[in-house]
Amino acid sequence: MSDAHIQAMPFPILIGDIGGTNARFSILADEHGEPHEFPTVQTAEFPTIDDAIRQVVLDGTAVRPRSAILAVAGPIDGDEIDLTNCDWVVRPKTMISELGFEDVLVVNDFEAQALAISGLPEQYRESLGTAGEPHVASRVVLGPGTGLGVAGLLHAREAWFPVPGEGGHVDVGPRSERDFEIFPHLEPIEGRISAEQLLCGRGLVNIYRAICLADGIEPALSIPADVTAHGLKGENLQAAETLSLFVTYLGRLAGDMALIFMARGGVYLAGGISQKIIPALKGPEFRAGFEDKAPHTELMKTIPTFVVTHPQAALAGLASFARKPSAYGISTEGRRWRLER
Ligand SMILES: Nc1ncnc2c1ncn2[C@@H]1O[C@H](COP(=O)(O)OP(=O)(O)OP(=O)(O)O)[C@@H](O)[C@H]1O
Repeated sequence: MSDAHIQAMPFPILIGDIGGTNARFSILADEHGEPHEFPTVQTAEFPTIDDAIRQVVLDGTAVRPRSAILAVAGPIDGDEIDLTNCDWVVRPKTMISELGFEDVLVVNDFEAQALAISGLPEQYRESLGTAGEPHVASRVVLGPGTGLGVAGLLHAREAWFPVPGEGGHVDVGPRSERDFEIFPHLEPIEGRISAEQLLCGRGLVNIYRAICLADGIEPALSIPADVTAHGLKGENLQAAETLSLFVTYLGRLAGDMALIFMARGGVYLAGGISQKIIPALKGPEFRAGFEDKAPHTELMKTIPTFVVTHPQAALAGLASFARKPSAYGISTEGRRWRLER
């Protein structure tokens, strides 16, 4: 069976989004119903993912899931999958032998975010700018959170193909006069500044510190949420400029990714931070940074941009895939385990 015609997984399907801090689970009983969601839990509260599945899901329902689709932060290489920023190890073979699953698929967390933007209902997105509705065409999702995830979503052969890459680690450089004052105060890693050093929780603090150093001011804030809170209220000049530069840099990177993927279908901002700074993203800087791509400024003006406001976007994306795998080009090689009868 080729990947283009992935064999459907048997229902009920357990769906899981396993982050560094939080784990979210739901069960999809069949193709047409809505997923049954379980309370979000912290990964640190359970010694293993199998314990979490037992206690949070299996002990809480009489439904016995036959399949599992799990999105994890970390490389999927082999039968023991270590998670980034968390002690859990995903062992699909053990899940099959001890938890009763017949079929287990493990995907990348940003692949799940890419799946989510394939059909995000209007109530779960907030428009940035006036470029209009998303077209059925290739898209991009960027997620500033603990790190900076980036994925493309290609539209071809009437299907969606997620492309989870490491786009958060591309180089970024100064552009405006103010950037040239601030960038010398950022700490390079092995000689360079990558997008993730600016566009994540830690990145907010890095930008804030560099602004303070450039202006000869003692930095007073060290927590990302404090920087955005002070910046949004406009009561601290450096925090307000941090937010303004953060959305400018995010706009520039979003524009670069849109160019790479020719994302006429739109660019979507996910991750934990985007939803919390919507008022700043709605200001002029984000779209200005996004559109400022001569000689393609006119093209950029036609590409819509959104914040994903769905509280469980990754789970929703995995559910869309579980319902209709034929609508997606997902490679299952080395990532799918089945009960050997
Ligand atoms: N109000 C806020 N403003 C700016 N940054 C924030 C705010 N609240 C949290 N953060 C930062 O967002 C980051 C967490 O992002 P996010 O919620 O996306 O986590 P995550 O990487 O997806 O992990 P998980 O999937 O385990 O939840 C942390 O760096 C945190 O400091």
